[in-house]
Amino acid sequence: MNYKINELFETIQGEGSFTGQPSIFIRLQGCPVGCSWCDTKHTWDISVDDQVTPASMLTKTEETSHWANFSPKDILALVNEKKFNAKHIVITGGEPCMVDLTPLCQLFEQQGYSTQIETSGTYEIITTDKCWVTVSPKINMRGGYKILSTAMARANEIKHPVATDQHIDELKALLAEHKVKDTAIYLQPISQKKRATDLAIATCIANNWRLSVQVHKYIGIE
Ligand SMILES: C[S@@+](CC[C@H](N)C(=O)[O-])C[C@H]1O[C@@H](n2cnc3c(N)ncnc32)[C@H](O)[C@@H]1O
Ligand SMILES: Nc1nc2[nH]cc(C(=O)O)c2c(=O)[nH]1
Ligand code: SF4
Ligand SMILES: [Mg+2]
Repeated sequence: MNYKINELFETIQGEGSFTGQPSIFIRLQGCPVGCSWCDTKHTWDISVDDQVTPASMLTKTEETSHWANFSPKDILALVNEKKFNAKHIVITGGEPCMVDLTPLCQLFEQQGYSTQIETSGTYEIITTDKCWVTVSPKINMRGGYKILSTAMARANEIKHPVATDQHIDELKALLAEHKVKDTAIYLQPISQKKRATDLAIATCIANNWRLSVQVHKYIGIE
């Protein structure tokens, strides 16, 4: 199985409970969910015209919609060749759960890596049991997708982007509707806006939830 990869890089996880963890990010191309404030809009469209060679994808200097096909073995070979030190893999996008992530996670787990997926909860999550699943539920977005109960039940953490009271109300309604385990809930201010951050702080304190502030954006790393 091949994966359409937009970016592959080593950095520090800036969000959720793994914040601070050196991580290898695999960013897959494609997402139809349509969040108006999405910070990776260049990953939305999958166009055959945007397919490039692996070498060309790896030498990008700016965010583009270009992607390249990689098998799990190709990805592992590349990670070894680049001598990345991180032992934690984060698969994001785009929407990574549009495809079966089992072969990719399985191969890295066999090599001693831990794995994590960042997903919107709108697609069935197909991965290994060990994989840490971060569901960042996307409610009432333009694409018209619904949050799946199976995604909410599988979530190891829920990380909700917020800017308005409506976002908080939508999250509370979602939590009332779906069974979740004893899952940590994070609020993530949208786009580092002061009002969004103030709202997230107050709501976290009021509900005993956690704050996730996209640390990488404050310190200027990828
Ligand atoms: C770009 S998405 C890709 C993975 C998947 N499609 C999803 O939405 O979870 C990665 C994470 O960034 C968050 N995110 C995207 N744009 C954001 C923004 N402008 N401010 C805060 N968080 C944002 C998403 O909610 C998600 O948790
Ligand atoms: N450093 C860093 N941490 C992240 N956590 C989730 C990210 C994502 O785009 O999914 C992300 C990202 O793009 N960079
Ligand atoms: S689901 Fe994720 S990648 Fe897709 S538009 Fe929303 S934030 Fe962006
Ligand atoms: Mg990001």
